Amino acid sequence: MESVVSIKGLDKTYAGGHQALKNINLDIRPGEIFALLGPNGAGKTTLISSICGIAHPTSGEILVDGQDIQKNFRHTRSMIGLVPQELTTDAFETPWVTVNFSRGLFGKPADHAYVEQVLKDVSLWDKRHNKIMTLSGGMKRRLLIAKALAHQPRILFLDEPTAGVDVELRREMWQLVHKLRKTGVTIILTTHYIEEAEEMADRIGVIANGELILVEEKQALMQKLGKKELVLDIKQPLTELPASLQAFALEIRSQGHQLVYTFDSQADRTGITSLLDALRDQNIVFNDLSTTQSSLEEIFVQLLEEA
Ligand SMILES: Nc1ncnc2c1ncn2[C@@H]1O[C@H](COP(=O)(O)OP(=O)(O)OP(=O)(O)O)[C@@H](O)[C@H]1O
Repeated sequence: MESVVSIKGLDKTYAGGHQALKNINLDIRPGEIFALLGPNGAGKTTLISSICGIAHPTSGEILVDGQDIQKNFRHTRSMIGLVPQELTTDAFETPWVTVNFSRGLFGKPADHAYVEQVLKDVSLWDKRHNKIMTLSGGMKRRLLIAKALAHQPRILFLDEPTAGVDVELRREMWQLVHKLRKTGVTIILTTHYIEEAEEMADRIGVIANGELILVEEKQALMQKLGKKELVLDIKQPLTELPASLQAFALEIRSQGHQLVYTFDSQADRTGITSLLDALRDQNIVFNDLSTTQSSLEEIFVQLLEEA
């Protein structure tokens, strides 16, 4: 399967000497939702800007639809829709006018039927003749997407699509992105919300300090995250583990008041039943037990520490 975006050995050093991207290699598959996850300043915007031809890489190669973005800028740029974080202009315009205008900027002939469809897709058709300044925050964000789709791009970049929006609006955006994917658009989004990557993406790339430290199928990543902890609050504190419990690799916490067992929740056998039997045999009584899921958050923090 040919990649829609192919990046090889990409480096970017800003004029001040800061190296924002270090040897990035990445292939984006047609029709996927790819989340680029990373903390502030990791290089996400620089990477997207480089693909869109806004930032100029120091070295490396970027192909969009098989074509070099520097040699065939007009073609590759026309394949891309970029959704910035905020709407900066057009307060007195209407969605209808501004989306038609955005289409014209790419030299595409007017197509009112298409623009109508886009405005319907983002649920702004009813508002098409209202001034943009009167739209809600969520509507403005959807309008940004409509503008980015105006010229029928095949790749849509969403830069922090839900930064600073409330939970309800975030869910609404996620639904919209899933809906757009069904139209065949490849979607690349940046986020520093792990939950967002988890909710939306087919694949997740983690970027830190300009390096792409991991690219993985979300499902595979989630499997790795299948690890859970069973925490037992025990009645009589333990200083060390009885020999019969050694096999369970238990951790003693809270000055001996807690035993923690790590297990794989996706496995056929978790070992919990045998552990509870072994505890009973040792007359170890517990008052409470709970399980916690290790989250993408924890993996993410761990990856960043290792990077
Ligand atoms: N025009 C510029 N000139 C110099 N340095 C820059 C410029 N733009 C970005 N940088 C630096 O490059 C690094 C990566 O910035 P970038 O905006 O790509 O990060 P980001 O991952 O998008 O962060 P955020 O999540 O905060 O948007 C940062 O250290 C930033 O300060």
